[in-house]
Amino acid sequence: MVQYGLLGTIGAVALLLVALRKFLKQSNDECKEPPIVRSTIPLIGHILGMIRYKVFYYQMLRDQTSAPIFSVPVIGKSIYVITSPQLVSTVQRMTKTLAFEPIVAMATQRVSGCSPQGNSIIQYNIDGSQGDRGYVITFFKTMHPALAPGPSLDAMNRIMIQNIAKSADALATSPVNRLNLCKWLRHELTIATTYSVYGPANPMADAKVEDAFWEFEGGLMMLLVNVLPSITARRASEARIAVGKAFQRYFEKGEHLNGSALVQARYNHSREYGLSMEDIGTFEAGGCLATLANTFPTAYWMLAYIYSHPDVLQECRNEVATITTTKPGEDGGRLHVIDMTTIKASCPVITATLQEVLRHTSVGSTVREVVEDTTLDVYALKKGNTLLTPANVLHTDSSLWGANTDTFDHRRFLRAPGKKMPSPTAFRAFGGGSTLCPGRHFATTEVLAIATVFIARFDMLPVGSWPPPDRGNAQFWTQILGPNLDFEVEIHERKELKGVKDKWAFQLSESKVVFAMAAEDLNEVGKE
Ligand code: HEM
Repeated sequence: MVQYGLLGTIGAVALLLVALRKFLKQSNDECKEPPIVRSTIPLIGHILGMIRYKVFYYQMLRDQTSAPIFSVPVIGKSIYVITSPQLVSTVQRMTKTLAFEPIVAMATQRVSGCSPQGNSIIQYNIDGSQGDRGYVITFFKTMHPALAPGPSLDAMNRIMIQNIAKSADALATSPVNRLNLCKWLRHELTIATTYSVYGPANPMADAKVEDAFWEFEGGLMMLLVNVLPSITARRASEARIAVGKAFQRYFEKGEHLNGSALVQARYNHSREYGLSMEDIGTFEAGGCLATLANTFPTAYWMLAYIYSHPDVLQECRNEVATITTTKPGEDGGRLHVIDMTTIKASCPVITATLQEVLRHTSVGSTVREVVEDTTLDVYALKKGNTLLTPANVLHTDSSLWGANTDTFDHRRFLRAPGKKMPSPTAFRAFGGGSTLCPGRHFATTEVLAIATVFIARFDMLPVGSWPPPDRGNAQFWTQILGPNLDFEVEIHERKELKGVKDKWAFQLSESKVVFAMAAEDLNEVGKE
């Protein structure tokens, strides 16, 4: 009996499996390629659109379709563009078939200009077919512990904040009141960030190395295009060599041992895979791009938005006043102390303003390669094509953000009882899923620190008027719209502080307070 019962069960299961296979096959057959958005100019129309409008071109195409994903044909290939947060979440789970590793390996080689041996180390096992070891596969994961809230991040934050405080003191006592805001921020944040990462022997403290780094960054497009880079990107290639050599000397002297847990993790990872010291040096020039390229533009836009809206400035000042402790100081003056930890926890208007700034100025895209024919929801994606999630496409969708999506509303992200908040996956400033930016806690602390120092201590007016964001300054490799590098401001210590012998101290008690900058952070908020 038992035997017959078992056979019956097996038969029923077999029939079910056949039916299921038939159903799945049918569902697959019903899958269609994402709808194609065509250009009015055949063949090269989309390429011209991308060159002219950069990432904003996808926004223009999005407005021609209501599909959650669409296809842009470009010379024998397709670029699939995601427009829906629901599909973003699915893509984030499909890390094997919609892969990041081949893209990183290609970009790392072109950006770093490493040796052929270095390149073969990077290329090893990028498809994961040899197991879960491979330079690219493990590289970003090694950095995560150093950048997660905890003692290593606190150590970096403290050095960064002390450097920002020094910059503010120098600004307050400077006889020059007119300055180029972008270049000032770029230099001061480069110094603050790199001391916190590299320690006392920071190679970027040498002005020649810092200048070379920004020269290299400015020529990145031609390095990525990679057509005769020694001719088409000569100055950027030379600058990269200079930065790489400075880092090589730094590592050869063992100076990283006095640096952060982050630089040590990066160095140990490269040694473990057998990279030469020369390649480690040149890789670090590339590593600085992630660390430096997006923070100063964010800080610029934050200050520009706050200072061009006097009502927002006043609201932010009121919040800073609530977290400032004042006590008697030297020479009859006062000492004002601000603990940066309290900004994330107790200044909702300032943090909401930062989120709105990031929403408006994000121009980055998450890029994936379709490594095998893949079904995404009801869409069939073909192997060899590229999948893009441009942040600006999601950040400007009125079905996600409301009719006032184009308006800068510094209170948009403020929570209030009964208020409907936007979907967290629609906010892509720091990416998401397996490539979520691990530097977001450091970067947000840094931007909030510089903004708070300004709000607390300085009045600032534009020379002329505040320049509007220029879409032409979006670069393919950065996440944040570049500011105008030639713009000047008049800056003074606040009238009420003038002539007073007050001093300011900025400190950080601990960074465990997680401020939700990505959907993934929501689980961490309020854990402690
Ligand atoms: C406001 C400043 C910053 C913004 C807007 C930003 C944004 C992003 C975004 C959108 C990604 C994901 C890219 C993708 O999906 O392909 C990313 C990745 C990354 N970011 Fe940031 N970032 C910032 C600052 C930083 C800082 C300061 C660091 C380091 C200290 C950093 C380290 C990284 C790294 C290592 C990755 C690669 C992660 C991976 O692929 O696993 N970022 N960032």
